[in-house]
Amino acid sequence: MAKSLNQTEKTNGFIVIVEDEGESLKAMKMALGKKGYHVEAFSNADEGIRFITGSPREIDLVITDLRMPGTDGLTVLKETKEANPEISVILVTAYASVDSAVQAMKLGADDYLTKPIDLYEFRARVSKLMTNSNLNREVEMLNQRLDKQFGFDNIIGRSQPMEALFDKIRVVAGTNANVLLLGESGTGKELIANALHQHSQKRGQRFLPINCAAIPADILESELFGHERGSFTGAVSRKIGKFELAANGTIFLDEIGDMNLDLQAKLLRVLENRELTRVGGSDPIHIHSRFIFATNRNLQEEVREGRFREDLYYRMNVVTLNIPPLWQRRDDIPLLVHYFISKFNGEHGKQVADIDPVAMKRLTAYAWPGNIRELRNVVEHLVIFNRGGVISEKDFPDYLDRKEDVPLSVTIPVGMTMAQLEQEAIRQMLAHCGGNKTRAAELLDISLRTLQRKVKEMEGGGSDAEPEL
Ligand SMILES: Nc1ncnc2c1ncn2[C@@H]1O[C@H](COP(=O)(O)OP(=O)(O)OP(=O)(O)O)[C@@H](O)[C@H]1O
Repeated sequence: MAKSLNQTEKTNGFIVIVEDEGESLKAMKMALGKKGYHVEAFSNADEGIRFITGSPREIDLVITDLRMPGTDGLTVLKETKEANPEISVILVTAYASVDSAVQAMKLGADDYLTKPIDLYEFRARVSKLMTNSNLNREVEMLNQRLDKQFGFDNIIGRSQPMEALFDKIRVVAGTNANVLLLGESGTGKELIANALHQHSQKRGQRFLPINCAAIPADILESELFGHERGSFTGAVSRKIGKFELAANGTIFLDEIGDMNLDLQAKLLRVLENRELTRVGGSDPIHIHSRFIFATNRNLQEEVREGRFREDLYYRMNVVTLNIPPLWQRRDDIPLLVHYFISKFNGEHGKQVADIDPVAMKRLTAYAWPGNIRELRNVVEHLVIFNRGGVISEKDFPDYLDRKEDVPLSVTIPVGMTMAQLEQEAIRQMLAHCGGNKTRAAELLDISLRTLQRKVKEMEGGGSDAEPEL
């Protein structure tokens, strides 16, 4: 039967019980199952510990018997708190001994119960801890969202390409359509994915970003789909995958161009059927997630080269948003610089009041190959080391001068002609060299006169420069 853990987890919660006495284990499991909790039960402490430490972020509460043959309940408590101190733990003791109760509390147990268990009392104590746990989780999610600065207000940009992008985001956000974000590294793809989630019907549910390039290919599948115990060597316990965890929320698959072909086929099936099976499992699990994909690769080229599945590309490419690189929206640079000065003043307790015009001009002319991430880091540096309250050129980090080390990137929009491409290369190289034509010509490997002539043509002055020697 199809299951959706996220639904049960959202309303009631996820509880693990470790108890060697079969009858007692059965009674507790039934009592909690009836209340709609998702319960995993273990009669062996070592197996319980393996499960808990395998999925420490998903579990809300662990209930463990204190005395068990072999590994005891205090070890379960210790391992649980080490794996995730947020998990509440109830210790169940055979007799009310002050000593064991004191020891349990000292070790961080949140509550303890004595046998024989009064099921009414048991459910009441569990319910109290679960309410706290859900509250904590909500506060944590809220804080995470605030930290991550969701919302359009925090996507700074008033340039024409950004205004056009905002218009599209407004239209797309309210729908449940999957979205593909294309743009260079550091252009704000994750920020925009957050904003799309925050303005969608899924807000209030999980937003789960996953960087496909950061997770080794051989474990990415089980990270995304989860796995059943024993499905492969090392799968010592069941693991709930990210797709299942955000079954009702938004999944942001960053660097999708780095996913291998095998996994691409599996992802396509998820998108088509809206269901998945854990690795080594057979039960289909329905998911209702919205997918946002992002990449800085040219996916059409990846398809041509056979590295990316064409059918998956078309499936993802229904709504595509192109995020312009910073050099294409230089008008936004002063705005971003002021925004980051004020942000980092706050974060570092500084009082930088302004930046002088020469320094601003240089920041505006720079190529920013690392886009907004790079600009943000530079401004943070400038704010931290500033003394007089006004940023000037002398405060610049050295590497801003070592421009030759920094690769330039030219994006070629469809429809750009060869002549326009050449002009863009010249414009960028000049900006990169702070307007120094001799240096720019050197780096472009053309004569200074050719460069001068081309610049004049670009400025609309015709090619009346001196002939090239
Ligand atoms: N328009 C913007 N306004 C304010 N801050 C921005 C903007 N765009 C990006 N940033 C900031 O720049 C940094 C990089 O952005 P983000 O991580 O979203 O980029 P990305 O395109 O997802 O990068 P990558 O492809 O490397 O994952 C973040 O700190 C983000 O908050």
